[in-house]
Amino acid sequence: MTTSASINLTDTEVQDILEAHAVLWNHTLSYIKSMCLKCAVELCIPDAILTQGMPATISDLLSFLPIPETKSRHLRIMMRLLSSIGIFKSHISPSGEEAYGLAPVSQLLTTTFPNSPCSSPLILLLLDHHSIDPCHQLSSWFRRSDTSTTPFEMTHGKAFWDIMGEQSRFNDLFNKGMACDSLIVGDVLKRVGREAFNGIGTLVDVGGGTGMTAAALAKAFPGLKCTVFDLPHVVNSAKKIDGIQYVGGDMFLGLPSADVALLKWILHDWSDEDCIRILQRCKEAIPPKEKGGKVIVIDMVVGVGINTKVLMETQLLFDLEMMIVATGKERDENEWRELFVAAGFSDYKITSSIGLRSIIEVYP
Ligand SMILES: C[S@@+](CC[C@H](N)C(=O)[O-])C[C@H]1O[C@@H](n2cnc3c(N)ncnc32)[C@H](O)[C@@H]1O
Ligand SMILES: O=c1cc(-c2ccc(O)cc2)oc2c(O)c(O)ccc12
Repeated sequence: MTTSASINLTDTEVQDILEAHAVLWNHTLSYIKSMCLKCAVELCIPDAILTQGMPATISDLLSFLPIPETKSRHLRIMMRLLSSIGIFKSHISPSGEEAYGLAPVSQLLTTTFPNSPCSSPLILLLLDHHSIDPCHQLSSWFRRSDTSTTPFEMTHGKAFWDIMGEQSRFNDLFNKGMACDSLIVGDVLKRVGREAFNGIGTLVDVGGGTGMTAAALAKAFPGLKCTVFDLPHVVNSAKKIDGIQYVGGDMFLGLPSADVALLKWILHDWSDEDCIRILQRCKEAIPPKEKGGKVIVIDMVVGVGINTKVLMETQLLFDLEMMIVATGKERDENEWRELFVAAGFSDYKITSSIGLRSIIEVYP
């Protein structure tokens, strides 16, 4: 047997091994970053800092939060970690104490920061035990040949759409997560989606959830009449928004007619066969291209609009998240084109990108 003691390593090789060791530990323990982020959201630390109006020391935070004095050292350790990864900004207070302020990332976690929709519900969904538990099943899942059962289904016994129909807490968590994304995207669409959305008479938001995207679009594009179409349990439990029509049903069976069918964050949840069926139902619901008919898809186009390492890594992480919870996938432009052609559409245009996602106009 060879032991490390019997290998003659150079100083550089030893340094390389030690660095690799640290990198390995870093990756192994990285889940703690996500869990501390969840903890900070659950404890409402970003709101406490916002209320204080300036960077908060650990004693300031303890006076705002339901955390006993005995945990002050522990809170400092967590705040140091979260500041080191850019969630908070660390400062030195006038009295020489460490203090923590909001960074652009934690501004997104406050409930009242001006012009900044709160992303906390999406974080609580992504880090809920329903989402984390299936990650422990990944290697067992890889050993199975069937691809129709997701790690989520292996863990919970049902697909996540079915669990949501049965568990109102998880349904609520999911719908709130989606709604907060709609607020952010709705705001962005006002700016970058003008070309795609201007002049549309009627729009059906297929799988439109609780109607936040429809409401944001109706506000941004006056004259646009929106219908939200989603599963009956989603529509029935949605708080209705004035001016938005709600229809419950199954998008695989048929859709209400409109000039435009919107599919935001829908197709990446489904297999190619299912996507073709959904797109065919959309084609039946809209008029021909000459009369303004089109489908607008908002989803990732892998590789498009990606110009930083963080965006690239986040696209890959989302692809895995979709693999874990659903039977879908993120697609590149060729894969999108093949779907549109197979569903009988004649042309498409990728007009702009919204962070990780793009707007694709698809013409009958
Ligand atoms: C990932 S969410 C996207 C929600 C919304 N479009 C958004 O971007 O925030 C997918 C939506 O599709 C809906 N959905 C799933 N299966 C459906 C079906 N068979 N018919 C209609 N809607 C469905 C879900 O209830 C959910 O609201
Ligand atoms: O951002 C998400 C998150 C989910 C999700 C996460 C964890 C679960 O246990 C279930 C679902 O699902 C999403 C989704 O289906 C989608 O189309 C877009 C975003 C997300």
